[in-house]
Formats: sequence, structure tokens, C-alpha cells
Amino acid sequence: VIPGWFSEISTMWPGEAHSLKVEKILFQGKSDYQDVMVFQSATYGKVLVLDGVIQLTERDECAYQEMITHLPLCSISNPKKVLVIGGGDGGVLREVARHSSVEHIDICEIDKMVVDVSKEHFPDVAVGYEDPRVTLHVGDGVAFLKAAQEGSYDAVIVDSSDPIGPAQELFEKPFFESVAKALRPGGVMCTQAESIWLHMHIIEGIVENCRQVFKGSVNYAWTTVPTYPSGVIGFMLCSTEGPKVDFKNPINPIDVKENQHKSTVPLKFYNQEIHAAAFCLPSFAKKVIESK
Ligand SMILES: NCCCCCc1nc2ccccc2[nH]1
Repeated sequence: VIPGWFSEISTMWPGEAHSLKVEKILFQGKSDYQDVMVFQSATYGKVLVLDGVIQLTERDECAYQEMITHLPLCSISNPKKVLVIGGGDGGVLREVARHSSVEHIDICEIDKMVVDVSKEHFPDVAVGYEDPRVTLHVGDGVAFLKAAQEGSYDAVIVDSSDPIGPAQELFEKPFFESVAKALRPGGVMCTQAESIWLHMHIIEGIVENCRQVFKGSVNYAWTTVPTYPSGVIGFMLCSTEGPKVDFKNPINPIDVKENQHKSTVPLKFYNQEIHAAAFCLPSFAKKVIESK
């Protein structure tokens, strides 16, 4: 351990560790589910760490939050009812709120400490909670979806941490089945789907499960997030049987106007070209993902 530096060491990425220079530790706690830490970094703004794994930094969170939200929502017309699983930081809420067709946003986050810490230390991310369309449910996303009424959502966004820890069940087939049940015909799911450099085996399993569960389209997209392991992270884009969804051609460009309730920052990362580009895969990943 180098004094003054945080290194992201994990069995999920053996032999490598991204490091950030630490100016000051702002919060350290242990919730019922995980260790929670916030520190001021020298060059990436504030950083949120759960069980030693970087979840977001102020400098590059825009890439992840904008892509995980707009890849699905710009692929369907007139999204009205959206469910977010995880994402307790509030960043996905901030992005969903940009879509004026949306009437209601449910968010189910298991760890209240993540919500409170984000509101305290990441106000520009937690601003999403201030939108009047948002309802926060503190609890397990698996149980929430089991209880959800069939066909009640246009989109479900699964903004989970990694499959080691509280989010483990969110990568398994029964969970995907409960998501498909809660979606309307032609409804869409977008999940955090790890790194093609580090987790091709995990991705292979997710793709296999999704192809069995989602009878519409199933596509893998990816983007650059400098502070996630290997500097990239992926998304699983799935739609249920029904009206065809073409994820690769955004049909519903965001009418990016001031949020009804709060003026949020303009889009920093997402645009139509990067939407289409996100689905272009290197051959080693294409071979695995498109053969499933
Ligand atoms: N190793 C990659 C981790 C990706 C984490 C994505 C993420 N960031 C989050 C912040 C708060 C709550 C849930 C979250 N999920």
C-alpha cells in the first residue's frame, strides 16, 4: 500500500489495480451490506468506494450514467414508467429525468447508506432524487421485482455493483426472468455487464441467460470509464417479445431541456454517434457474444 494512494485490488481483476491519489478521506462506514467509503482524489474529484471497489468518481461518472440510461431509453419511443435497480447514488435518476415522456420512476436500492452518502457528498449526482416523478424503495431488488405487477414497466435499468457481494443475484437467470415479467411487450432492460477485457466468461453466461429469457433483441454494448477496471464497462441491452426494438439505431433522441424540477448539467458524454458505436465489438468479444 502506497501512503496517500488508493488501489483497487480485487480477486475480480487479479494481478492489476487501478490507483488514485488520495487528498482526504471524507467518509468511512459499514452498512448492513458493505463497507462504504468516500475520498477526495487529487484528479478525479470525489470517489465512492463500496467494499474496496470504485463505484463512481465525479470526473467520469457521466460516461457510465448517461450510457446505461440513454442506450435503452433512446431505443424505444415514449418511455413512461421506468424502474432502476441499484443505482443508489441517484445518477441514473438524473439521466432518466431528462426524458420528458417519463411519468414515473421507481428506484429500488438495498443500501440506505449509499443513498445518504450520495446526497451528502455527491449532490450533482443525487440531484436525481429531487425529481417529483421518483419513488425510492429501500430493499432487495430481487424481492421488489417478484412483487412487481406483470408488464408494468417500459424499461428496467439494473445499475448494480459487481457480482461479488450484495449484487450477486442480479447477474443470475431467475432475476432476469423476473425483469422480463415486469416489462411490457417490447419493453427494455439494460444492465451493468462488466468488462470484455476481464470478464468474458461472466459475460458469456449473462448473454446465454438473456437469450433464453428475452425473446426480442439481445445486444452487448460497451463504453470507456477510465476509473473502472481495464478502463471499460459493458451493458446488456435486452427487449421482451413484442414490438421490435433496434438498439443500434436510437429512435428517441433526448429532448435535453432543463429538468422540470432542477436544472441538471447538460449531457457530457452520450450522443447519437457514440450510441451506435457502443455496439461495435472487437473480434474476440464478437465471437463469444454473437455466437451464443
Ligand atoms: N467494477 C465496476 C463497478 C461498476 C459499478 C456501477 C455502479 N456504481 C454505483 C454507485 C452506487 C450504487 C450502485 C452503483 N453501481
